[in-house]
Amino acid sequence: MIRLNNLTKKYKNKTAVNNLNITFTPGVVTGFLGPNGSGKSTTMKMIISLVHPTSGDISVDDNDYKSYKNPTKKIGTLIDPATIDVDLTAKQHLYFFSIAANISQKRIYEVLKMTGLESVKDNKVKTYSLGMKQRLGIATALINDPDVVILDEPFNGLDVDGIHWIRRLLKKLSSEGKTVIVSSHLMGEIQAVADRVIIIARGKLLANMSIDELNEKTLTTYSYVEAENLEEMEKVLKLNGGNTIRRLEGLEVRGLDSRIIGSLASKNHQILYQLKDVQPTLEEFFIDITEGKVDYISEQKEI
Ligand SMILES: Nc1ncnc2c1ncn2[C@@H]1O[C@H](COP(=O)(O)OP(=O)(O)OP(=O)(O)O)[C@@H](O)[C@H]1O
Repeated sequence: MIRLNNLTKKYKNKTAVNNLNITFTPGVVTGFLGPNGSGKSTTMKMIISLVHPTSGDISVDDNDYKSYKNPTKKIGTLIDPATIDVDLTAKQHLYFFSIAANISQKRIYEVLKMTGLESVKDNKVKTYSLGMKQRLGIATALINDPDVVILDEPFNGLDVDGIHWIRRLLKKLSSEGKTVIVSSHLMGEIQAVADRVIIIARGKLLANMSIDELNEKTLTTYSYVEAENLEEMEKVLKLNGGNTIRRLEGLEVRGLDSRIIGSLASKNHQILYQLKDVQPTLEEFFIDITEGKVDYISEQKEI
């Protein structure tokens, strides 16, 4: 379990991470979403003490990460595959890592197999595609069979097979009770694999919800209403159990069927300019949140 408590990171005048309070729980794949530059990597680097917080703190299973004698057994990370020495082969790279962390040589073959790199293990990393480098980064993250797995943009460079493979892998890791955190700037990649979704933008937490809540919000149709007297129409809708959000010239309405909205307008002598059903796309939802139009921070249940 990883807890971020009022976590903030400032670089001179730039606030990269702004007062984050998040808990990442075991047995759960948490998708960490945000546009480029939103603070995902900085947060992940703070979890493994590569970057020091300006204020706030992080606990890893109730301890400071730096206090662990065998840190890669606690957290395995893929943060930047570009840090791998490209003149080494995959086997050599994993060998040096295993010696440094006192890991059995048998495990090198296990992770090579797990990541589909067995047949290219003796080729130099510089001959690898981006997707193969990602696989090697993931092999490195998993070599010490850590309790927590943090993967920063692992889908980058992977083909369709690679994306399916990584989804299965993440599900397997969480089913083993590991805490799995996976970042992406693409909602679709995360929705297919995460149990929980956290969205940040400009360093701030904007959404923290289960995938079921996310699906409910994005898969449920809502009504869009424009009326001559929008204020009055909003009052009528709210009085009758509708949830409304102001949009452009109108209202987004949930909890009331558009036929009911039409009849409520008629009964209350309201003139409607528009009334339509809207099916939001996932990307629209993401953009709405990250542009700060709506907040969806829901209560995070402790497991
Ligand atoms: N070492 C640094 N010095 C100064 N500013 C930094 C540094 N590292 C990150 N930043 C800034 O902090 C903000 C957050 O960056 P971060 O890399 O954490 O975002 P991100 O969500 O991971 O984005 P990306 O997906 O593009 O990597 C950005 O504005 C970035 O320019």
